[in-house]
Amino acid sequence: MKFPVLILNFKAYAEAAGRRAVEIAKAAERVAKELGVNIAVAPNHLELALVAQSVEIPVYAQGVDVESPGAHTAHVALGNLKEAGAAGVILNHSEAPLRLNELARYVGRARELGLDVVVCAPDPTTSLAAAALGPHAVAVEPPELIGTGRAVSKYKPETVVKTVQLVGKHFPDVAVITGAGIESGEDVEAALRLGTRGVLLASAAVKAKDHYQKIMELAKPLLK
Ligand SMILES: O=C[C@H](O)COP(=O)(O)O
Repeated sequence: MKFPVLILNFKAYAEAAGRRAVEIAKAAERVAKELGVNIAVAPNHLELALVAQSVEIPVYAQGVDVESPGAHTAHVALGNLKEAGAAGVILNHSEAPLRLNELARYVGRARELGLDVVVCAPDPTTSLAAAALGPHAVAVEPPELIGTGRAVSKYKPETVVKTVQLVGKHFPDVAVITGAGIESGEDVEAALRLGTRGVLLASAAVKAKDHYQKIMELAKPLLK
């Protein structure tokens, strides 16, 4: 997994459904190529394979429900992600939380499969516990700021700094990224200044009128 990174999570937003997921991913790819920065996209499961066939930047799954492929109707199996073209997986997002024993197993299996692994956590101590499981990155995201436009890097900088310190001290190989409410290039810049190695964001990019312009603004701070 490469850093610094901007990860764009499409969630289940209507603005990123169907062909629109491909359009946003292509805008992200254009920015990544023009600036030479790392941008990954996380479309909904419904569009993951289509997006993965359409762009060369890394495509991540937003999560999984079960570990092994098999008789799991309406579930997404971790073991099938590579077949669908995923390069990575986001686990334990606050909107798709996992039990600790499941999370531990999924992190291990995803790494065996060669996937990039990002584990989300709501606060510094949970981030430390998540880092102990051995992902490539932990994403600290205070749930109350998600989707609010109130950036974690401005409204809860102490959460970010504490996470960077704790994880950096005990698990220096695990990168800390952050997200929640990040809306502007300035917010991304602030997150990087706090010591993170990237940002996980959704609504600002997905709901933008001009995806290319917005993603360009959000990605430019990665150059500094
Ligand atoms: O996965 C993304 C995070 O939940 C942040 O979402 P947001 O950028 O809409 O606040």
